[in-house]
Amino acid sequence: MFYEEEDCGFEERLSAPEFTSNDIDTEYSLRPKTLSEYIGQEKVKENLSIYIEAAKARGDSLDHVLLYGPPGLGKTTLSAIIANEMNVNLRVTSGPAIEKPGDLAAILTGLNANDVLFIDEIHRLSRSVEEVLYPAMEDFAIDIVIGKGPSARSIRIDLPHFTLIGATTRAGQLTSPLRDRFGVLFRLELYSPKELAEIITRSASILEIPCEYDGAFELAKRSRGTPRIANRLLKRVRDFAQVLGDGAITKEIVSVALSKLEIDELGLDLVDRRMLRMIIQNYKGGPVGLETLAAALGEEAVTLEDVYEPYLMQLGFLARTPRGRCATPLAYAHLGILEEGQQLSF
Ligand SMILES: Nc1ncnc2c1ncn2[C@@H]1O[C@H](COP(=O)(O)OP(=O)(O)OP(=O)(O)O)[C@@H](O)[C@H]1O
Repeated sequence: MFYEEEDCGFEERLSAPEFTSNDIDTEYSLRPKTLSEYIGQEKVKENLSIYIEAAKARGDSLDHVLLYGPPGLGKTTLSAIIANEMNVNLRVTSGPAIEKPGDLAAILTGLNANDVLFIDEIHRLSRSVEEVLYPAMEDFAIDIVIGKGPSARSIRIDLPHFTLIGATTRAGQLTSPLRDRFGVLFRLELYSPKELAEIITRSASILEIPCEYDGAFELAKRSRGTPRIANRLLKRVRDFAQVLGDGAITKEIVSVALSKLEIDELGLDLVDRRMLRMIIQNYKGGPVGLETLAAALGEEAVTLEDVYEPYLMQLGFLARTPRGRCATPLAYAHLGILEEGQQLSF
């Protein structure tokens, strides 16, 4: 065996950025409702507030917006904020949930003027559904075919002006006709520890958990730049704080709790360390192709690409090269593994 750590099922990962059933109870209450409550993503907020103000002054809908970036960074939250700031309704759906063109037509014809339609995972829309979106986005109309065979005819139904907000983790997978119809494209970035500490402090106050700033910052450093993970870890650490301490989130409690949860001081868990170790020990540090690595780890290539890699790359532990993935000297140092030819110095 080349790695000493136990296998860790993906579903059990506390530090997975995707939504899980554990997030249900607090995800809604912790969502900021206005742009001013939304922490971080300063550039996005700055531009968005101008676009919103201008659209409101014109009495028109906001241009269609594409939000892209890794999971758990606040795409759904931001779309709800946009609807709230525009004083319109929000309708939420997702690419895989819209199976047939008729499903989308039913949603679109039910919208009121200037409403926001949020489609999560928009890259997963089928081609036939996507084709309904083109005229809807461009001309605020849909074409419906009535009848069959030679007597079939197409009629155009006008729609109210609306804003489509598409969210995706993979902007590259969007077809260009769809991508080109978005007037505004925003890339959401991983959050800095300082921003996450602010998010944790805010969440702790909503959940009425006493939280010292040092504790919030320590938790922030281990949350992989992702608010959803930060909020989830806060809830887990609260249990440790109640049982092992006086209920307050302190730096010491965070360290004890996260070492028990096997999340290290940079937020890496067993799966991340296993991936790096595999590149280093099985493939001499790389390059190794994504598909090969995914097969060796028993994960989907897209999961590695969307979920694990962004944070490892942000830490500078992983490099994507044209020939495959490479572990960097920083990764060797973090795992305490010597690079080939490197000597121990005493
Ligand atoms: N900028 C922020 N400020 C405060 N809290 C935030 C921020 N961004 C996200 N959150 C919190 O993180 C949680 C996850 O956010 P959200 O569901 O919007 O992420 P997402 O990017 O839509 O994720 P998904 O990948 O599931 O689409 C929410 O509960 C929200 O409270």
